[in-house]
Amino acid sequence: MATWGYGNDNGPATWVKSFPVAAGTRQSPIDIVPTAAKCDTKLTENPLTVNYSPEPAMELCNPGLSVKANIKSKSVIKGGPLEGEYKLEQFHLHWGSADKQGSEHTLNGKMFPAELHLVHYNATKYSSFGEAVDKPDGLAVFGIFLKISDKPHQGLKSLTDVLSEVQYKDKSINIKQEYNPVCLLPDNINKYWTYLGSLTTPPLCESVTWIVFEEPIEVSEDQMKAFRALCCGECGSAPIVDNYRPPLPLGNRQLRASFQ
Ligand SMILES: NS(=O)(=O)/N=C1/NCCS1
Ligand SMILES: [Zn+2]
Repeated sequence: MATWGYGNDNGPATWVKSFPVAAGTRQSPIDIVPTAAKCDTKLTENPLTVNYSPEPAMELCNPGLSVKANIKSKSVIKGGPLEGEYKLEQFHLHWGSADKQGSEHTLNGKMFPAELHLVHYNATKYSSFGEAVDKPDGLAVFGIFLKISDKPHQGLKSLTDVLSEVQYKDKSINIKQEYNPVCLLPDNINKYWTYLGSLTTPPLCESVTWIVFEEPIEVSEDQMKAFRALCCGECGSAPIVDNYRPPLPLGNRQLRASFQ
């Protein structure tokens, strides 16, 4: 079975062959049109709460189509659109070959150079990510847009400074310094859009409550170049770039906003 990817022969348009849910009614990402979002005060009555903990030796790996950090500590979120407590499992990114593209969600049709995903599972109802991954209320993913600035993002710098050590597929290292993923969040986490969607990579399970923050985090061009130097395979293989799925129709779904 050909493995899925982002090329012409195995990219997003081909995924439906092996993963029919790709043609489902709650797929992600979507184009976020703020004027079409319904401001829902219930989201602010029960504010989104983040309780992340430091990771003593966070594992950073190159699974071949992104770069991923696996979380072991108890880092949890609740509130906002969520019922129960969701536990951080991992985070990873999607990025472009150039600054004009790279994000999965778009904002009024505009792509950002990259998008950071912090993936949580419903630890109140399920005992593991694997059990939660295909349940309609199983997952909650933070989507954070990255934009270019002349200063590097300090929180991401601990990672971008060592990406060369996970340049090739299946390489992994431990970030020695204690690392608290809270450093990756934008300053204002009270302004977000939320909707019911899916994983944006196979198996594309329709199990994600998406929370996409309005405020991007700012990274430097050098940090973007570090992501673009990661390789899909061993030495000499193609760079990991344009690992994003284009937006799918919102359909009958309601996009809600936590702000006016
Ligand atoms: N990009 S994403 O976060 O929606 N997709 C995932 N697939 C497996 C774990 S997270
Ligand atoms: Zn993702």
